[in-house]
Amino acid sequence: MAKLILNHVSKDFGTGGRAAVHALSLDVREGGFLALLGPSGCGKTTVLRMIAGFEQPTDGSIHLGERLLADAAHTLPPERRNMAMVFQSYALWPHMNVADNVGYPLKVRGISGERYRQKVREALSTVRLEDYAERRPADLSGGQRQRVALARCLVTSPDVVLLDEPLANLDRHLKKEMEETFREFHQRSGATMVYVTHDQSEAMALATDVAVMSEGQLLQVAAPAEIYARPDGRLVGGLVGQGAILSLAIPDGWPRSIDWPALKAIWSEQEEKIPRADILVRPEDVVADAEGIACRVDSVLYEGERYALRLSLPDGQVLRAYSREAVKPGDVYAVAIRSAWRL
Ligand SMILES: Nc1ncnc2c1ncn2[C@@H]1O[C@H](COP(=O)(O)OP(=O)(O)OP(=O)(O)O)[C@@H](O)[C@H]1O
Repeated sequence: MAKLILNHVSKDFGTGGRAAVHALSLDVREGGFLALLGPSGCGKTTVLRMIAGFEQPTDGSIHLGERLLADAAHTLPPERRNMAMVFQSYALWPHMNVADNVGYPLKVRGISGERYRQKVREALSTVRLEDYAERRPADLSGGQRQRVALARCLVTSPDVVLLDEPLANLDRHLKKEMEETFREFHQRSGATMVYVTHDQSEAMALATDVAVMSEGQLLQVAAPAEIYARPDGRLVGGLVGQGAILSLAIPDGWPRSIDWPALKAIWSEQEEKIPRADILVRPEDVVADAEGIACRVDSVLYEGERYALRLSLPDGQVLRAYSREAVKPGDVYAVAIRSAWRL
């Protein structure tokens, strides 16, 4: 196994307008789990298809360790890349049982006999489906089918596993269960994984690294906790996690991380001539404080374990907060902002 390297990769489908992917550079470390996150149409699937070999870059190059997989002049066909791809639709053969579905890629490679049976057993055990070997896909739940698809991609010991929104068709409960399966699958297989999703909570829960894309470009790559705490720019701040983005006059030279005493001072000295900056405030950092800024409650959503509040600051800007106590729209709710982040 080796590091997967994308070096200034672009893809222009020649349809006019901007390229689907533009000068994207990214390293996925060996054994890493990278989530490609971004809104619909930002180019995630195109990146994945270029890594797999289904699309050729129009510029830049893709390498696996020392090996060149593709550039604008050359491309190694998908079957010679030792990668496996899992799709949203599980693409299982309905007429084959689970074991035959899982073993199919081995048959294609001419592997048979005891070696074949052992590899199928191992792959089924990795996804905990040993007892389902004889079943047909139609007799399985959605989550079990997805696990068969995972076992099938694992059976050939791929260097890289590519996953294109594999949980998009599952309900919320099953999604959580499958997130656990994916994490375990990653740990047990040791494969390098690239996972495409537009669901930020999925990306944060699963990946060791999150890459955020917008309009064909890469905006930031970092570990989930890092990208949550220190997003770079308004787009990443808006895409990752919950929160409100405030526009405040911040004097030059202020640190990016702003605590409550500093924020209180900034709030009371909003001067016209100081340029404004975007400040991200997470709802968990907004706490009730009688000495704080008096906001008005706009709306309240009961979420079971807490209330999610939409608040208006005195200047009309919106803030989000959580409360354990019930409050009503129209109430005055004074808050302190424990910490904020300049985007
Ligand atoms: N084969 C193609 N021919 C022409 N344009 C394409 C082709 N494939 C993708 N595109 C365009 O490239 C852009 C990126 O598409 P892509 O499917 O990579 O986005 P995405 O982020 O995966 O979106 P989604 O989350 O909706 O799947 C889009 O504008 C899309 O219309």
